[in-house]
Amino acid sequence: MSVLDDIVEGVREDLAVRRGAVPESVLVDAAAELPAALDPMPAFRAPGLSVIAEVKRSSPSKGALADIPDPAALAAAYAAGGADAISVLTEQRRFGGSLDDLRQVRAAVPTPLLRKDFVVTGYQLLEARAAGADLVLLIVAALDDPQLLDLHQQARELGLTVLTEVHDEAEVERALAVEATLVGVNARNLKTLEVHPEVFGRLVTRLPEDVVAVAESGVSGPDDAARYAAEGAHVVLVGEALVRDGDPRSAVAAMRAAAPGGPR
Ligand SMILES: O=P(O)(O)OC[C@@H](O)[C@@H](O)c1c[nH]c2ccccc12
Repeated sequence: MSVLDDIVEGVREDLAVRRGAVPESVLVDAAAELPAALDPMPAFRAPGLSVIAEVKRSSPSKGALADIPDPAALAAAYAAGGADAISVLTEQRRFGGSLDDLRQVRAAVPTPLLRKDFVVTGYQLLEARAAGADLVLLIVAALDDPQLLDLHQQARELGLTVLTEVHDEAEVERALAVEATLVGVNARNLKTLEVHPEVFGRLVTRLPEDVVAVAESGVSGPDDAARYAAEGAHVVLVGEALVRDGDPRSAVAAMRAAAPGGPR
């Protein structure tokens, strides 16, 4: 069993518990009372390199990264540094996150928020929207084509922007087949956990002009951000380097400033 299969199995178990506790109708009602989801795309398309800054306590590859006792305070620092969106990892077992982290961050910042998790059912999209998320991640490697299409449609109906994650050529084709407009190239292979920084440059050439390209994983500082921007990234998604930095506000600002001219 791959690491990804193993993670998804745990996610399904935890999901079954939440489903038992919170009926879908409660989430629908909660979502209906919120203001509409924010659209991050104009900021991502604007000149200059955008940053999605991630709240991430641990990971299957690196173990514990940072305690993050106050996710809202970290998110506020990211926002002050100019983050164009904030990613909150809500997966519990391997990444140490929760929907409660997402709710706390939502209460603290007006920035577009990404629920970063292993989404396999529409219930998780409703959870995301009800907790105040504006974007959701869909990982192509974790879904079959009907699921990918169905979840894209459900997310759009909720007003959520989908970040569609790919790691190879075949996954790019599958993402484009569902008309993905925001595509994340994860340098980390979720089946082996190895990082391959060259994958972004290889896959970005396959994305049409109007698709916004996000470089994910392994960005350790402004130099990596600048390299991805030169290869065509509109956005970099950064976790570890920011949660380990004692000054996350400046760290975000430095990454945004790494490529003032933006992509291509
Ligand atoms: O901490 P890093 O190397 O900056 O990586 C961030 C992000 O790309 C990574 O957390 C990630 C990318 N895709 C994912 C899917 C699930 C969980 C986590 C991820």
